[in-house]
Amino acid sequence: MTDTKRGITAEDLYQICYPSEPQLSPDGTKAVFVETKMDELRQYQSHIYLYSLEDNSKTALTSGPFRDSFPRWSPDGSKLCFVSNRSGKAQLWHLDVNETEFKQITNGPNGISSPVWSPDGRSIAFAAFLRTGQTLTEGTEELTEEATPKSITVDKMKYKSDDSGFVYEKNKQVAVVNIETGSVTQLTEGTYDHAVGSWSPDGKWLAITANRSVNPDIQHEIDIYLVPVEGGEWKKITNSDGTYAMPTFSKDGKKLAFIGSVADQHLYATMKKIWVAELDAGTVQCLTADWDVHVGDATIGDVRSPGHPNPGAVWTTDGQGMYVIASEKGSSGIYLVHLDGSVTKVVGGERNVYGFTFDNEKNSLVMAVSDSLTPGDLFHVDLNTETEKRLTDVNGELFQEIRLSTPEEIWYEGAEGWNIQGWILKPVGFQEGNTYPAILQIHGGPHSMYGHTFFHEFQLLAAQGYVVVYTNPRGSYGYGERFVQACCGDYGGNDYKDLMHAVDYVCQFDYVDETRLGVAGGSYGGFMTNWIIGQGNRFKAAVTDRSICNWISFYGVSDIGYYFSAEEIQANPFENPEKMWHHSPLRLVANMETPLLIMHGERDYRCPIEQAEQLYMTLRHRGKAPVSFIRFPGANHEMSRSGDPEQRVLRLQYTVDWFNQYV
Ligand SMILES: CSCC[C@H](NC=O)C(=O)N[C@@H](C)C(=O)O
Repeated sequence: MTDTKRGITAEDLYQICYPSEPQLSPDGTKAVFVETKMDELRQYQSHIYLYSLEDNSKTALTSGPFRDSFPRWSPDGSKLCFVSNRSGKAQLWHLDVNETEFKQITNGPNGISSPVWSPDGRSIAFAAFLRTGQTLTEGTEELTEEATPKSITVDKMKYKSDDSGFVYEKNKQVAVVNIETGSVTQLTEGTYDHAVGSWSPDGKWLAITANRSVNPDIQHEIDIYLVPVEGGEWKKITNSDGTYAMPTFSKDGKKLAFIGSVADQHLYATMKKIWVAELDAGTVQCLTADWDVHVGDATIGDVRSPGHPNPGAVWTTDGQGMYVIASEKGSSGIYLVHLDGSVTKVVGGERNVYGFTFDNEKNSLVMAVSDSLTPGDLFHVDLNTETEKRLTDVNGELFQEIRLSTPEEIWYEGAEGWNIQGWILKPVGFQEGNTYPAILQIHGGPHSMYGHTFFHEFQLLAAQGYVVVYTNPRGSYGYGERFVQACCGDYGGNDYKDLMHAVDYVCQFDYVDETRLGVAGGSYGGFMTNWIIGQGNRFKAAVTDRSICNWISFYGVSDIGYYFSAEEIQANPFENPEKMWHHSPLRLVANMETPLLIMHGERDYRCPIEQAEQLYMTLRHRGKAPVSFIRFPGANHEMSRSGDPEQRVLRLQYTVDWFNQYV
């Protein structure tokens, strides 16, 4: 039979869409969710859809060239709120389920996010960025773009963020709006950032999170607070000993569950755990101290950015446990963690669960799921019959014409005999007896996890005739606390060896042409790509994206530089500059002879573009190997996942062209 399917192209990105943030109605008969896609102008749109589980129909509730998000049912299921930029900035909108008109509820100067309904359905809590002195009721005149100031005085260390740009004057505050009257009560203020958690069942308290330490520049702890909605004394629940998030009240209001980690040494290189506070007793206990698994979705793909709103810990109806997403060995699933610390897997499989929602009685759930061949779809699970049903196939039509490569899982021996997990994608159209060039792909973080999720870039390389190898070296999530911490202070040591052993492993296969190897990675993966080509000439070509080459300058220019390098490199420029330099690939430029494509976003505040500039200049000056430098104006660190669609496609095309030319 002739195969009429084709390999995926870079431009197929314009057609790929994905659902997120599923929300089941309290009675479990329908779900709303967000669907994100690109329009004819190659701009993102996201709309709210309603899926009826009674007649399996899917209806768009919103449309137009807007970004709609955060759909949330009122507690009785008769109303919906969502966040939309349809009036300019992201504001809260309200929709009565039996009507078609939406009503704008907030009119804050800089937009809002994260709405949470009060238990009586009369109010909604939300978060909003405000400059000092600004109020949430200033209205539309503030909606015009602020003029660029002639000068900016910087007087704190956390003054910029890759996500939000220059945050020198704005802080995230929590407020409550009455949906009938539109009156807004701001609950927090000051030069601290706050985030909304959940309402107490009696509607009197709001659980929020904030870093309200004396010096948030050097104290990174995030605490849980209870704020009385009608005013009064706050209650501090945690003890400024860690970073905690997403507090949720139990049904009886006596307990709070939240997710976080203690910050003795590690902010990044540690797994998140579940914590429970007994509010009357004033105790806080880690429920999952003995469960060596990361709570949260650590999977990294290239269709959407990580950090989509996720439900956190969802209490069971009997209050004896909670449901969470957790990540293990390349998969993320839904787990039930009981109050005694025991854990049951509720939804497993070789896939990436990136969102879930229950009905009120916890009889059923809807989850957002991706796997190696699917960018994302929604599934319904009936927990009583343990049956699962696919609700959407949002990319079905497109993928009908595309031949994808199915990854093969590998486990191989890394440095020190450690067992390392990875995957091999064979080229599309693979034929036994032929040999193929291979590309090693390295993920960023380094604390993230490759796994059973869709990766457009890998499929594109497979469609271009490459074997793609991607593995989880030490430092990755998914294999326990020791594993995730094992790269700290040793960047370019055993993490590098884990990756080189992967290359040795795949080169044993007859179909891999070991004289035609390429390497690519972004962020930490870009650091490692630079490091690898500084070790020798094993690879014919390399592509380094949003990379780091010099830890000494990274310390001062990255939004997280001064504390990220303290933890990850275990050094700083004034106490141990030799160690900072020792782990810097720039030190190895004299050894670099591999043709290198450098790509970087000009507005990347995580790994600023000066890193790419230093590498480019020194390599060009030395003149030993072809080097090309592509700058992406306006792009931040998330460009490859959620940046400008045309820049994302260009980035993929440059990558393929570079490998096609040099490997
Ligand atoms: C090594 S500097 C910061 C790197 C960054 N880590 C956290 O933000 C990173 O590697 N990010 C990954 C997730 C990426 O961009 O792919």
